[in-house]
Amino acid sequence: MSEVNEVKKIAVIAGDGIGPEVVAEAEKVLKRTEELFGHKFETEHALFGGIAIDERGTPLPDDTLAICKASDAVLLGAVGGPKWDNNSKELRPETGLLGIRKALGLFSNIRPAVIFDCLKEASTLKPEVLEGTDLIVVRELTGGIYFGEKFRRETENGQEAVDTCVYNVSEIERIARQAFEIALTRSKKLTSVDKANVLETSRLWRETVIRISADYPDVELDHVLVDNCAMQLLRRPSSFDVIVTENMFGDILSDEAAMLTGSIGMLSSASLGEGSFGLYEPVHGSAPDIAGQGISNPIATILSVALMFRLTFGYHEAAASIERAVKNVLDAGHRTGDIAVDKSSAIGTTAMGDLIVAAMSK
Ligand SMILES: NC(=O)c1ccc[n+]([C@@H]2O[C@H](COP(=O)([O-])OP(=O)(O)OC[C@H]3O[C@@H](n4cnc5c(N)ncnc54)[C@H](O)[C@@H]3O)[C@@H](O)[C@H]2O)c1
Ligand SMILES: CC(C)[C@H](C(=O)O)[C@@H](O)C(=O)O
Ligand SMILES: [Mg+2]
Repeated sequence: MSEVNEVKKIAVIAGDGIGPEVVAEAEKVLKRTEELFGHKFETEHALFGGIAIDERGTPLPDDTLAICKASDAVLLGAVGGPKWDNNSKELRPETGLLGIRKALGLFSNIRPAVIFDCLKEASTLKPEVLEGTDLIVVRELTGGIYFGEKFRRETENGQEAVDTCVYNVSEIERIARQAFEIALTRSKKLTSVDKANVLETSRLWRETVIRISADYPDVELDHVLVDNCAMQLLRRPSSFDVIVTENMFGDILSDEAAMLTGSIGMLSSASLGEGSFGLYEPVHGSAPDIAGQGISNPIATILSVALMFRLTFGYHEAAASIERAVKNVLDAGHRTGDIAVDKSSAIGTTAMGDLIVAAMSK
């Protein structure tokens, strides 16, 4: 357990689009935590993504990676946007994102879909369908089709593009173990999602998860094909607790799960490796359509700070304080546009951040 007065180093990467807006609110939460709980944070800002391409000619400058490696945790906003969409592969912000995950060994991406009762009205699902829903997507983050060989080639039928999906046993084992461990701390139910009726990587995935399950006899394991899972998430979301799945399926299913909470602006995430180090970021992207307007929802990023406190620092009281503050502010009826039923009463990013900071207590 961490000492209260130990200084924790946090690399802060605002990124592009709404990234800087939402990260600024999360930094206010860090400051308030210092005042309330006596924890000490040393933050260092680093360039990453599109802004790093513009200023340094690469999405992931060496010094940014060095700052992250010298830190206890990373707080990230979001990267990307239309300005860089036509860049070459090496000069896309997304390449930097995949690069930082790989370089930091962050193979496990935890994405909790937390349903706040008062936001059920903002969800596209009926409240009775959402009843009892509380799930976590555990997404494998450094393998699969994202990282397999990719190239283009000329054929007699014109250009052909190839993306390869590769998984080895140890990559599947380590994410499976993480997911079983998480399931043990919750309702001891794990759903492994794959496409084992078609994909060889999914067959290896399923075989491996079944083999690892022998070490976790208390966890009830089931297997759901990804297409069915996408449907069941909307039909009976409360039947899921922990979902473990490969990289791309996890990317897609977690955005879908976001809509159970009311908005992608509510979904936090933790990316972890073997140790306590973690990268914490909202699940959403840089939202170019609303960037610069001050209307983005900072809650996903603020809840990512709570995850950082719990999973990397062991600051459970401070994490609970953030989660309580978010709940109280929402219960009091405050909404950013994405979660507001009456859009005319929506408040902005800064106002939401300020309300949450003001609601934090010991
Ligand atoms: N981790 C990341 O940095 C990350 C994640 C996803 C997408 N991206 C990148 O972001 C860019 C935009 O991608 P996209 O439009 O497909 O996805 P997005 O998540 O940025 O936006 C999707 C929709 O959700 C809304 N939205 C997202 N976050 C919100 C918030 N906090 N508050 C209110 N509304 C919010 C947006 O306005 C948009 O309508 C792309 O370049 C993409 O590659 C980055
Ligand atoms: C931007 C993109 C590379 C990224 C991913 O697919 O992992 C994003 O969608 C996410 O969910 O963090
Ligand atoms: Mg995504």
